[in-house]
Amino acid sequence: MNIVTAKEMYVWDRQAMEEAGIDGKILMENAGRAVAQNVEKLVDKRQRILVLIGAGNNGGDGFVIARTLLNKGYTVRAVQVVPDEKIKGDALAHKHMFLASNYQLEHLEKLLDLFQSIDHSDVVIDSMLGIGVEGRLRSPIDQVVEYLNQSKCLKIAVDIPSGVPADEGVTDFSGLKVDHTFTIAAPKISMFIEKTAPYFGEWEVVEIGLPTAKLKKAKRKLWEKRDVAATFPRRNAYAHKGVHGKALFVGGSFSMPGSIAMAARAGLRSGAGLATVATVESAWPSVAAHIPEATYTRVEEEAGSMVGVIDSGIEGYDAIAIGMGMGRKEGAEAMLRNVLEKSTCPVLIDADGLYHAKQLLDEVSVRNAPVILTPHPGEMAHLLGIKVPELLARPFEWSQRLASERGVYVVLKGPATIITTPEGTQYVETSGNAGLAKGGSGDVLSGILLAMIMQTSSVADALCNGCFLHGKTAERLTEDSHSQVDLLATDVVEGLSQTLRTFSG
Ligand SMILES: NC(=O)C1=CN([C@@H]2O[C@H](COP(=O)(O)OP(=O)(O)OC[C@H]3O[C@@H](n4cnc5c(N)ncnc54)[C@H](OP(=O)(O)O)[C@@H]3O)[C@@H](O)[C@H]2O)[C@@H](O)CC1
Ligand SMILES: Nc1ncnc2c1ncn2[C@@H]1O[C@H](COP(=O)(O)OP(=O)(O)O)[C@@H](O)[C@H]1O
Ligand SMILES: [K+]
Repeated sequence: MNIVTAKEMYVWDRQAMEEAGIDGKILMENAGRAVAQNVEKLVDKRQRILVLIGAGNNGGDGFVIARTLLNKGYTVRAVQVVPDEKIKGDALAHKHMFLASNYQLEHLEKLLDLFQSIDHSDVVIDSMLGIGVEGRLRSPIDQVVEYLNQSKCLKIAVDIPSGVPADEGVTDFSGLKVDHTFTIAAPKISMFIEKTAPYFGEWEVVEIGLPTAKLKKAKRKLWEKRDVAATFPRRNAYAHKGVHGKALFVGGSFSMPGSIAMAARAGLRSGAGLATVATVESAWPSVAAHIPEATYTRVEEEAGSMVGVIDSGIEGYDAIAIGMGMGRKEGAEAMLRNVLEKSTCPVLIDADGLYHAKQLLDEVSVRNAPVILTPHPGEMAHLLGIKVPELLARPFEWSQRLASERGVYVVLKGPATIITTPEGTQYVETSGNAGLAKGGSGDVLSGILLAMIMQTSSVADALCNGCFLHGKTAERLTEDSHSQVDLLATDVVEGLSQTLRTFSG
């Protein structure tokens, strides 16, 4: 499913009308009816519904919703919150249909009267402003939104809650916080941005009859279950351990042995055929205790942290993950440089490896085999030399910039993880929950991703499926046997088995 900007949505709208001959009034009728159908699932006929109608086409949808629900016997009051002369075009046509159906339209005259109407309603449908919002809310909508935000009624937004921008990068706004959003035709970018996401409540896409096959595809896509079903690696009955890949995990130190152990164990649990751990000798006993299935190779150390070359070299591996718990000694940077320059397989860089990668971005750029960077927002901001809030305001744009300038895959982790390819295609993966906001979750993800890369021909599919496997395992565990409070990264590693049983052959 495509994720769109407001501009891309308007292009689709034009394509539907100009290239497919679908009248705007039909699209509006479809949109309104689709939203009304969803409202019926949430609301019963005894509840009092208030539909608030604004100036643009979003308001037009509101006339259709109010008419449809009234036709079906719901208790609905429709209030136009802008002057009559503001209602134009398709919205005006639907206003005429509403009035010609013998339904009453109220007008906002005194704010206090509207506030009273809100108090006497169980449900408010927000059809005041959609993707056409510009700047901060103006009067009187700003006051209506402020009042609604402290009201206890059930709030449902049409397309997007009033005042909330559809795109990334807008941080100065005031918006309505709703319980449900029924968004038209495709999710909007702002649904995946930390600052705007909470305004939408639970959201769902409604289909409005756009000519899907004809529409210009967006470069952003939501990774869904059906994508997983189509691309998740299947195990061949005649396979032997070498077929599924030989992974090298480089990291760990005397005081931080856990991260590399978890990454390697997660890699094996996710289907890697063989795993070698390259770590400092002083960490071997603790790492090996957690993962006897791996083989070990020594890395030169100084006071328990890695500084030198990997004893047995870096030849013969199908993929390398480097950085987890490796420490920030200068010698570690040289080791990463060596891996980037000498190996010919995909290299995934995480954690401390990303700290060192900042100095090695030119080496990263010239590499022929894929490089995958898996930063959380702090690590990504450091790599880009910007502040975290700046990154979080435009995570899609920054990810795209880093991926295309350096020719790398970027996995920007968070509640909505953004995966960007060197060509600039972006995928959003939203599984998981706050149970993953714990030390070690990222290490586990690195192991899963590396295993997926070795078993899939498309790196992008591998990364999306790996994030899905990680997040779904956390979701399943916090539904079955754990809470989001107690869940540990090691629980996720052991939980992978059950998740994999449900969707891999
Ligand atoms: N895409 C599709 O296929 C389909 C899309 N559809 C629907 O159309 C919606 C987009 O419609 P749109 O373009 O008319 O914009 P929309 O948000 O209704 O309002 C813009 C008006 O709001 C006002 N205004 C702006 N900023 C403001 C502010 N800060 N504070 C206060 N007021 C402000 C401004 O009025 P002004 O007062 O400036 O004259 C302007 O005229 C979309 O979200 C979806 O619901 C469906 O009908 C089916 C097909
Ligand atoms: N609130 C959340 N909802 C969903 N996923 C989350 C949440 N918090 C963290 N995660 C996931 O957990 C992982 C944390 O990675 P990272 O920050 O690198 O952890 P660490 O460095 O502690 O190992 C990422 O995959 C991220 O997407
Ligand atoms: K709205």
